[in-house]
Amino acid sequence: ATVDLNVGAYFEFNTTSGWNSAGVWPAVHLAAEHVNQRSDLLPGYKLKLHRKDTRCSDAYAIKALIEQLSDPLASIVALLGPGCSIAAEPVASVAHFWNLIQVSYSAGSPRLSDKSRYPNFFRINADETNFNVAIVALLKRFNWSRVAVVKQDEGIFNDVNEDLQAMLKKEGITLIAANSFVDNPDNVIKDLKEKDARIIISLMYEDRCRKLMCSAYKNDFYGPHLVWLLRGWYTEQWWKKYDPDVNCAADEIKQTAGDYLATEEIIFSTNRNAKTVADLTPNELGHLYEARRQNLSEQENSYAPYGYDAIWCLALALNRSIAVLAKQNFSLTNFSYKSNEVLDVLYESVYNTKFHGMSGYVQFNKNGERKNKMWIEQMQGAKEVRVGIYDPLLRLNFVTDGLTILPNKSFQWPGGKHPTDQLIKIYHRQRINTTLFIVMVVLAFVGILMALSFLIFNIQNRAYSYIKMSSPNINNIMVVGCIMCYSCVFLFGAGILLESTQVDTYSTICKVRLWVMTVGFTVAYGAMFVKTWRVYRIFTNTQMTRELGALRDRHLVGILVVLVVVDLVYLAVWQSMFPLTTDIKELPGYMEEGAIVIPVLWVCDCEHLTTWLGCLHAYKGLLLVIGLFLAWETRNVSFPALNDSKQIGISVYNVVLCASIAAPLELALSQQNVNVSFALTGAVINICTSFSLGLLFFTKIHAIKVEPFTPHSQDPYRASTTSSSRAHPNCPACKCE
Ligand SMILES: NCCCC(=O)O
Repeated sequence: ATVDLNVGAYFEFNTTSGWNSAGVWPAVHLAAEHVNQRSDLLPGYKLKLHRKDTRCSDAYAIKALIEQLSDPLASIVALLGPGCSIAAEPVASVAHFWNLIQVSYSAGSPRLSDKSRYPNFFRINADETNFNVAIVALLKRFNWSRVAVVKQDEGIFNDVNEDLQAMLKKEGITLIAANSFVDNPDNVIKDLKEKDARIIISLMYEDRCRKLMCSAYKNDFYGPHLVWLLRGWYTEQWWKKYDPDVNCAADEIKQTAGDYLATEEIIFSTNRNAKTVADLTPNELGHLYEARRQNLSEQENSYAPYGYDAIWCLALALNRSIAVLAKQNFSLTNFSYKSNEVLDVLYESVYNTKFHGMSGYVQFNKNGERKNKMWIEQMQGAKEVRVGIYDPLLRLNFVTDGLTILPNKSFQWPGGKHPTDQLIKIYHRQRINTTLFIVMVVLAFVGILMALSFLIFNIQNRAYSYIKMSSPNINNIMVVGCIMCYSCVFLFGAGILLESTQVDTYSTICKVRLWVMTVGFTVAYGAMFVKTWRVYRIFTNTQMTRELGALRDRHLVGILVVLVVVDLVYLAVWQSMFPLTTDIKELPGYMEEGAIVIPVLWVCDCEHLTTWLGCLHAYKGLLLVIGLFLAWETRNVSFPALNDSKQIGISVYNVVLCASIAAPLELALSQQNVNVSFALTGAVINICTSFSLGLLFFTKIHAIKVEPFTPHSQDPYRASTTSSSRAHPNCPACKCE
């Protein structure tokens, strides 16, 4: 006859939420059978399992324990399970009061490692914080430094979360959100969405995960840019399990979870053909488990090997205790809830038990648990694929980061690239279209060549009366001003043409451009202005005109110098106080291949730019208005001694027209589109300058061609005649110098 060694075996069968360990039962059943078949083990004894369903509930677990403790017919010597932490914790916190050893096969709550609260608790599995190191290794592997955590508000996950947060902090990984929920994850999802979380670590049982994914689906929070890191111990195809509380189809949940990553302990030994303590290989045990599972009509559970080994652990420890107890004149039959002689021996025995089991080599650490390697899995297509292994020992020994990708396996991501932890911003510096730049600069260059030929023409033909009478020196100054304006076309485009342009170089271009354009405009327009003024002076016989006397070329040059000096002083004060620098402006972005492309514009800027530029424009505008007035007043003047006054007048209209169209358009467009802005600026400078120069000089070239030399007798100086209806006493003022 044999004595029954009654073991309280706790499982989670009828669970509505939490962990369901029903599939471990066939493995435990099988292990007890194998133990009892062995004549060299527990001689005179037989393991007898008393199965209880804790439903993954603390209340049901305590109820089960009380029922077993109060059964007078079957005194329990040890406890197996529960598998769910919610049930295991209350049992472990009181089991020691009845001198009971407890070995769990899957309860992962970190707090169960606390020997002061749970002194007799052992587990074949690792505590859940072990996944944290694997998760951190994954985050670092993918350069994810901005993550969110969502957890179920439950002791086990609160502890894991605390450990995880400390680890993230240590590794410099930013936690952008840490949310928990009891039943309804809608607010959590909204928060994640608001914070644009992309890498989300989920700490929860699978029923809550289905709810979370359903809520994410309903809130449109899914897509290839998101990566969820889930527990790997969920049941196979967990998204398919029907749940009346979840208002989503399985496909919707799966779609939302996307290509999720998962970490799972290596529960089934990878050394499948080595003999175990049961004298069978893990492979053979796997087949036997499968047959028993089907026989008992239970669902599959990946923790089955831990269940199998948990029974062997208890059996081997009880077996070892027999001899030790015998030395103290005790036997296992002396076990009692009230005295601890047997417990002390049994505790030591369990603690020192080592064997090759279905899950690999079983040996406890000081906390009475194991540290195992982990699978790194990824959802690829329709199934979870084991992509790599995480070995905490490799990391502890600083060999590698602990993460090894399996041969012929790889992570797979949409588009071939792993998602990023935040929206990637691609700054795209707006550059001028090269063809546009070349066209504009070539036109400006042609303009400069034209201006130089006019200059040469003017100098070479200075002896001709026709040229003499047009104030050639002032015209030459105007040509120089025009060349300066032409060169600004290059300066406007050069800084924005090349990608390689440095900020400092661009700032220098800004300054040079400001000086050249301002002075160039003053010189070119100023020359027209002073000539128009002289015509106005001559042909308006006012008291002031009479008092001031005649305006000779040197007076005009003097006025021009004053205008330029005013510019130079203004620019010098402005630039010494607030020098122009490069301002990098971001324009509204657009999405492209999952990234946001932000067009970036380089603009010349300084403090109070609007004020300084506004004053300069106001001053130039005033000159333009006066010029316009003078040109209009002298529109009917036609006098040989001032033979280009008409062309100068038209040029003034032309400059006024161009400036008043271009200036506001340029102001509006310069901060939006470099090509349009450059095209406008370049075209205005090229057209306006060429028109004025052409108008002035082509008439002269034509006149000299038609009438190369004006006889002295017909010299208008001497003739002092005018084709206009009026005669002017100031006419001598027209004398050329
Ligand atoms: N390792 C599965 C987790 C079950 C639990 O600890 O509740």
